[in-house]
Amino acid sequence: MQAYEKLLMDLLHSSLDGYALFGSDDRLVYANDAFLSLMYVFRDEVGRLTFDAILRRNFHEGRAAHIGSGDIEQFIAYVESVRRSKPYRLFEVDYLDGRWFLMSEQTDAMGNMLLQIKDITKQKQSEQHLQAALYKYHVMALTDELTGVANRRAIQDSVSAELARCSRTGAAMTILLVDLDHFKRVNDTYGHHIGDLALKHCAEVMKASLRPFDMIGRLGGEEFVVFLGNTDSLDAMVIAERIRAQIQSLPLQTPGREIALSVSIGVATQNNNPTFESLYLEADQALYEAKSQGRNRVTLR
Ligand SMILES: Nc1nc2c(ncn2[C@@H]2O[C@H](COP(=O)(O)OP(=O)(O)OP(=O)(O)O)[C@@H](O)[C@H]2O)c(=O)[nH]1
Repeated sequence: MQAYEKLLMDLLHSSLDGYALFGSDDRLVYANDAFLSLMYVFRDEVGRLTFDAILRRNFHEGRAAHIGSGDIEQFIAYVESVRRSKPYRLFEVDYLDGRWFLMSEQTDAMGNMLLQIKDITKQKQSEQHLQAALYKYHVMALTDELTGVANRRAIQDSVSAELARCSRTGAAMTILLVDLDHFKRVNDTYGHHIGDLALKHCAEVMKASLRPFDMIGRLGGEEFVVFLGNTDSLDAMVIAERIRAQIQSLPLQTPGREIALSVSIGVATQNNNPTFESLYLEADQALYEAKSQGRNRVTLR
């Protein structure tokens, strides 16, 4: 053997990445120390164990790869169907102990296979942290910070998308514009902090009064919009009245006192309202009527 070939073999043998050679009968014929350790194989088993046998033993010992289905024979059947299906395969494997590995299989024309295993746990963890952070920022960008309901932009986009869908399918949809009555008084009498609690409380009561597929958003200040898909104005009036009655009957509980709250609600359906803005304006006119007729009521335009 040439000197550089011996050097290469020495480096391969002591590499931190796992390297193994499987014969065309899938028997392990060479493994470096890292591979033995990562696949839980003893040195004197090299030459005897097949890849299937290694997988099966690790599964029964509760170590190495995480097998989602929990069915080792089904997993081995899958592995056999993809192994050697291409000259080169690259895939990620997660271990039961939380580590992640990038594995490559390189197969020659005779079916001999070089398997390489690289620990990518650190990269995977930073990828997962990044994804979690992206998800968090995505949610934050669409959420009203105080009440946790959708913010103006999110509800506006959802309503616009639903309006487009309804105009294609002819389905009914309705929005409710819900505005706390005399909210300035709550702030002036009890302070801004209690005002904030009142807004949160109303959002909670509304959420509890809605169906899972309804949406609620805060447009700003003390104004909320509720989006009711597949709902005509008659059904929407029933839901709006339920919200109004619930808020009236569930005062805000603060230490030492109960604070009575009420809302006025303007209702508008999508008939002749092709955009969020036109639907909103109609609901706003209905809300204005509810306010001028004495508040704590529901009005349909
Ligand atoms: N606590 C709190 N108050 C807010 C917030 N946003 C807006 N407000 C207050 O909400 C109040 C709204 O007052 P108005 O628009 O006069 O309405 P109102 O007193 O509810 O009267 P009507 O709507 O006519 O019944 C103002 O005092 C705002 O300062 C908020 O995030 N938190």
